[in-house]
Amino acid sequence: MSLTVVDVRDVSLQYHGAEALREVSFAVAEGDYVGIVGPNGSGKSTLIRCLLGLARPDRGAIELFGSPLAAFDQWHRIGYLPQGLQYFNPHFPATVAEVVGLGLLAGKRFPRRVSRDDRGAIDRALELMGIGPIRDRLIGDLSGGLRQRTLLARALVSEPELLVLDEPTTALDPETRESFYHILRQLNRERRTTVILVTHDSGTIGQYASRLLYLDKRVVFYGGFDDFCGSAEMSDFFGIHSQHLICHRH
Ligand SMILES: Nc1ncnc2c1ncn2[C@@H]1O[C@H](COP(=O)(O)OP(=O)(O)OP(=O)(O)O)[C@@H](O)[C@H]1O
Repeated sequence: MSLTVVDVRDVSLQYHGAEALREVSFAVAEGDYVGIVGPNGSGKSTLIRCLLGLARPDRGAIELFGSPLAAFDQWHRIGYLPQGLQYFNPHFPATVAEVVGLGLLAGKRFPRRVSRDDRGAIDRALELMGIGPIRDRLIGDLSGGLRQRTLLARALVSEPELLVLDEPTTALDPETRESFYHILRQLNRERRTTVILVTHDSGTIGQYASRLLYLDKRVVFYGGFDDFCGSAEMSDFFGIHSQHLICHRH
């Protein structure tokens, strides 16, 4: 039986009285690739932040790798790419390799320093994302696509078992986006990295994800893409015409 990597039970959260999440429950097993979709303001980022202990639900329980969130301390098992991080101050004085190395610090105790032994891991992550040749360039000098690859390499450098990505493709052109999804799929298939991906690419997510979570403050749908295709929830979300196109492409 697969390990349950994420278990969310009845999570609700309000911001100053405004409901952001209502009784959200779902579980993610090892090796799953879950796409989270939903309209603007439907609570996707809030849910991700709750999962990672960055926002505190008013009610409900969350477990990571079988451990209650409050007791979980193995953060090196998780790679996180937050939304909107690609906008760096152009004068930020860190190279691509240094930014990637920051991803190793979560698993360390004081003093949090990148050691000589960590260099190999950094080299592997740079190579995987195809950014070895620009390792000494300043992050602020790069295009949005290269920055995003750098940040993904940072999320991957500790070889996490769970990768959580919040709208990672916003800054990418279609070609870079395609290769980005390709890398994710490879990691998922070859290393069995569990992926949770928040995306507005709802039309294409079915090509990549094994499961789909459609959120609108509450869970509207959670299951395989094949079950989503043709469901009433899908017609509501996309309309009949787009639904036909998406399912056909899938
Ligand atoms: N820190 C906060 N304080 C107050 N309200 C917030 C905060 N963060 C989010 N919200 C509100 O909570 C709701 C859900 O926001 P959230 O960012 O989780 O949605 P989302 O589905 O990720 O949206 P988008 O697709 O636009 O990124 C929105 O109404 C938002 O304005």
